[in-house]
Amino acid sequence: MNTLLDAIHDPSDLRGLSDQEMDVLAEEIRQFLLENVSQTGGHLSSNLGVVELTLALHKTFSSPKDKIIWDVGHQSYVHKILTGRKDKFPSLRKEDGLSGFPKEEESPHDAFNTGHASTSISAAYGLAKARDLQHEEYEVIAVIGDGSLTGGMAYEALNNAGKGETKLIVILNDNQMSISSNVGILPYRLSQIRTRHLYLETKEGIRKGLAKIPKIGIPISNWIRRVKRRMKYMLVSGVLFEELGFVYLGPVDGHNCKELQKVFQQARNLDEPVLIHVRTVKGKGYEPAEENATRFHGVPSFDIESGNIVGSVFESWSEVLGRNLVRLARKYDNLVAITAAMVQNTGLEEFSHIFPDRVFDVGIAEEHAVTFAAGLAKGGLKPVVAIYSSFLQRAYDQILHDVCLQNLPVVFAIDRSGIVGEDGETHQGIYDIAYLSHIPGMTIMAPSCRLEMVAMLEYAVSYPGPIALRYPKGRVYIAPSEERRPPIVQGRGYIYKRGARVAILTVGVCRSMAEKAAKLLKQEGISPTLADARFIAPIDETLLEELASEHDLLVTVEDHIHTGGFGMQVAAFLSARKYPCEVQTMALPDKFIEQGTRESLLTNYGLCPDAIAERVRKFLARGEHNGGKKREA
Ligand SMILES: Cc1ncc(C[n+]2csc(CCOP(=O)(O)OP(=O)(O)O)c2C)c(N)n1
Ligand SMILES: CC(=O)[C@@H](O)[C@H](O)COP(=O)(O)O
Ligand SMILES: [Mg+2]
Repeated sequence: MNTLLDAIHDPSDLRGLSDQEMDVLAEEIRQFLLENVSQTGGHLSSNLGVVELTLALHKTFSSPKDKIIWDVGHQSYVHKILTGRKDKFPSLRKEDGLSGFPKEEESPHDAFNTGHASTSISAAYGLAKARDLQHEEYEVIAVIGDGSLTGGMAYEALNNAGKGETKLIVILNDNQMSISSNVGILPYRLSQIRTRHLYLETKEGIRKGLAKIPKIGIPISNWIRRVKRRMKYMLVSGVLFEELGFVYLGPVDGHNCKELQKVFQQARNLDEPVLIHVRTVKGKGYEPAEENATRFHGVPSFDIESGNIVGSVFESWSEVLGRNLVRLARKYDNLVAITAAMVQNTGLEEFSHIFPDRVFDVGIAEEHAVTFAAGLAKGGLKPVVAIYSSFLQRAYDQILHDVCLQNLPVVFAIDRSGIVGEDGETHQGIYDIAYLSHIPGMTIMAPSCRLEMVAMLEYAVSYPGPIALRYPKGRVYIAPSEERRPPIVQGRGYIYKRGARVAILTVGVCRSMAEKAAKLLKQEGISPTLADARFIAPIDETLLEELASEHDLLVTVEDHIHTGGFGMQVAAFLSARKYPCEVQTMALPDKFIEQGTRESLLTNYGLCPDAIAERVRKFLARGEHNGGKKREA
């Protein structure tokens, strides 16, 4: 059966549709989203919530001439469906497939690439300014969620853009949710206003009240009390934005396509910055997602009927962090945890139930999270800041200036380090060694397995200065033989298998790759020495000297880009010492790494047992060995 959606290949195909047809199309799109995302996985609930909003946007404005910027971009699936990409949905978030975020390389309708939160208003203001300075004519629209509006950048942009000279439309998609419930005073205030009617009525009420005072002689105190109460409603809604220089329109029912089009048209007719407050329901139209929008925020494949996740359940690195923090919090009264809007994803949910007063969700505010942690540490607490590697990029200065410069004992639990996979370029955690290891006083560790993670966490919470643990996304690695390991000693790695001629020194989870490579090589009579760096900073100079003096080749392996990585630092250290040992670094190439599964991307980029074994074979086949003797200076 032909559907309305079959006939949509471009936003202009919406033009002739009646209001009723738009409503039918909205339901077809929801069905399409469900059928596809249940197979591929992806960001479901945010997209179900913006179906009518996106339809109304594309019916009112003329993309790609008019520019729509999606904050974070995880809610851009409907936009992709309407802009000629629906046939690509079976490849969503797969290698060479459709991206889960806006990508100008994919379509001219994607006006600005996003992935990290709270950037849309700044980017839109920039585009709008560029338009005006070049005397061009088009609309610029930023669509930002209430969660993303908890990020400082959004306020910096509102403050800058609200001067009135530059036309810009901001659509605030208020669903009272970030990944989980939204936090902070502004989302709470927004929630207090339900309808536009109330807002207008309140304004009018105050005007009438003012007019009446002298006549009816209401005691002034009563009147002030009433006005104050009413003012609260005004502050709740538009006044904040109006004070910032935006015309405020709303709140509008975000599931009423006709109403949305009306208000979008109103905004279009204005000639100054406008903010439209749209109320939506995250997960709209699919019961399991409406009931648990958090679980369906970013979801793997699932069964539509039951809402159950397909595939095996496993213990993740994040869960190991969370479980052990609960244990350590019982031991240390001053231990507290901080998250930037990722309570569940960073493994802190259980902690938040057991110690609700000792966990702080600060919203999507990584910079604030770090300086807030610095303050907590200064005040005598032991903060553990759990943030993804790619989002921590934002807080570089706060780490350097507020934490490290004062040598404060803050623990950074850097989740999603290395390749994250399906989220692609914007989310890969492959720069953290480079942006952290040169900061004086910063200690960085990388656990190679669950046992090491637990030991390192224990070490970190009693360490007297700034310290970070980097660990990846997904299933925690449980070492097959839980052999006795040496205790954690500051800045020291260790050799766990002694061999000859070649040494392999690994960072974190790359250890298991080296162990597998060694098994392959053993069948060929090659026995490399294996060492676990444990610490990325400070670098273990004693271990490096030992490895370099006893081997012809030292191979380093890390799931991080090459430049600024561990291997580069090892090579720099040894090059000054003139050992006859060659250093080869195995790391990710210095480029933005695309989406795909973690496993296949690591393999494609040569971080796998086969590639390590091949490196060793090739070197030995060259036959140029120096016998490990120190070169004369
Ligand atoms: C800097 C940054 N921190 C954290 C995230 C992870 N993240 C992605 S979406 C999201 C919640 C966004 O909430 P909102 O903007 O309200 O959109 P909704 O999903 O509710 O539509 C978070 C925390 C991110 N993408 N970028
Ligand atoms: C859009 C976004 O930034 C998050 O939803 C992110 O995709 C979460 O990643 P994980 O699924 O690895 O927790
Ligand atoms: Mg939201």
